[in-house]
Amino acid sequence: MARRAPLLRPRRRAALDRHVVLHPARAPRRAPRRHGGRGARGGGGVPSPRRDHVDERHHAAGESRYHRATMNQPVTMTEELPEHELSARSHRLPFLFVVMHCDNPSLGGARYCLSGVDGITIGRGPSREVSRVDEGGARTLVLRLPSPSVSKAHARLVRKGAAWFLEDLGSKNGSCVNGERVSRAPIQDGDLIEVGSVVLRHRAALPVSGDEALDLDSASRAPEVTGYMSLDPAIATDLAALARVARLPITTLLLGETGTGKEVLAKGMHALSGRRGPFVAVNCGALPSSLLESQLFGHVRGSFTGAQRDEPGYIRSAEGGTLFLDEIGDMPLHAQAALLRVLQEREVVPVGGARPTRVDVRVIAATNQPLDTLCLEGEFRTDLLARLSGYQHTLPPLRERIEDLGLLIGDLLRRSNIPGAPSARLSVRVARRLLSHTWPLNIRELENVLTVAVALAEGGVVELSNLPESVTTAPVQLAPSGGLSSSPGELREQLVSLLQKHQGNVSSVARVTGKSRMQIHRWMQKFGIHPDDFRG
Ligand SMILES: Nc1ncnc2c1ncn2[C@@H]1O[C@H](COP(=O)(O)OP(=O)(O)OP(=O)(O)O)[C@@H](O)[C@H]1O
Repeated sequence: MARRAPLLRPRRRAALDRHVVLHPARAPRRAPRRHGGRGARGGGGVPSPRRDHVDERHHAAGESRYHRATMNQPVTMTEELPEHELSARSHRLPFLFVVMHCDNPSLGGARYCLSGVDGITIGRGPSREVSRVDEGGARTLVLRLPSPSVSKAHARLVRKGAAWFLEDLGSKNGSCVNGERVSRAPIQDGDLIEVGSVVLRHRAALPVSGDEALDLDSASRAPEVTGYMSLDPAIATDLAALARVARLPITTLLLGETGTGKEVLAKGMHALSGRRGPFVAVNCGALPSSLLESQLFGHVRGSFTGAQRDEPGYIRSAEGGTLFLDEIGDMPLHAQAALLRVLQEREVVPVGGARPTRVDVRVIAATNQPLDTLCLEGEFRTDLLARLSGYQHTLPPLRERIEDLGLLIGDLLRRSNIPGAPSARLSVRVARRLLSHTWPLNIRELENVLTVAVALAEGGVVELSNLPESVTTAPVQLAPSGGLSSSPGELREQLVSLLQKHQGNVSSVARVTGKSRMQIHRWMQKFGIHPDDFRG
């Protein structure tokens, strides 16, 4: 009897998003502070007694990392959690991402943790590197970027409480925030900052588990799972877990929209598994129904018209290796029953054969369909879903990991067959457009767009004219549906974007979304968003 694989679940991003709001139980009120001479904070909108404690919370997370004095405040959780879950995933930290070097996209990207950091100075250097220095009690992150478009002393980011401000230091090529040239400007969560032709992104509070390295440079770090890397801390944590699972003979189910990289990840898992046999990929949706069983399970000579010799079938072809069952949601019910037997018994009976053959195959299945809904509709076997779900991993859509765009572009250019692709350059306007596109077909769409654009640019700089209309004319959407998303990650992004647009006015956000103010407040609390962060 084959042993049943243990049912493991990864820490889900949605789950991380649920548990992150720590706030003082009794927040004493303090007078509103002024920033940049632009008026009192909190004026005109929802009063914000917790403002200064947001600052302390950010500090607190960072202090433990830097072994400095920690905030000594009582805290309550917004939701009850078991102790072990709290320690594993209960904090959010601010980050600065180097998203893209437009004059050398092959450099990929990097992320730097801003916890405990009071200021950032940005200037040109021989390579991308970061150091942290203490200057009179203030902790400064010194970021060097290898780009001729960046001046030696280009810009600095200064933290005032939880708010960040960008100041250009009289640079030659200037600094922009969300495409607009500025000399001094407040920075909000998700803002794109351009220093010369290097694009950075600020994220105010990303969930981290505590396991991952806080700074990460794609140029100096190998991916956890071969061929697939992310700078997003939560995704990176999930990938590290997947890398551990990859080494064990656990049946794995990969879920995600089309083009998110499920096959790339499956190949990466096979490479990590140490299994000597081949990686055999089968598109279950493309197998003709009449031949499906013989193609999967093999057949013996003469078992049907046209069966002129014994064939092992895909499952036995993967002996000692990995069988990747893509589009598993499209597998007909009768084949599902036979596959279930294979997974349970680890034996294959070829079509027309009498004796089962033992197989040693690690199965990874993938789908972009909601298998649980298919189960409810009777289209997919619940027992097969349970068998396949020894471990489940969900790949996020590209629009939810936009910080990774430069890393992916770098990877795709380095691997491209187009002459000159590894040294291709992008105009900053192209980078802005790529970063605001919603990528409905995910990395596959990015790969196609890039391949054509680089070919059209003929070794020069990729300009807007080299991008397809689908990218240059598509409206910039908050979510593909246009309304509020049901995905926690997307919903958070949408709320942040709306709060930015309405300068933290919760009533306005409630009005434009057709939701109650109470609901908007509930979501903000759940996602650790504070309206004050969006007021000028
Ligand atoms: N992490 C990555 N880095 C670079 N390229 C990637 C990455 N992930 C995917 N790609 C590229 O994107 C394309 C789509 O990837 P893949 O086929 O793995 O997606 P998928 O999720 O399996 O798609 P589908 O559901 O349509 O089968 C491929 O050409 C692949 O090379």
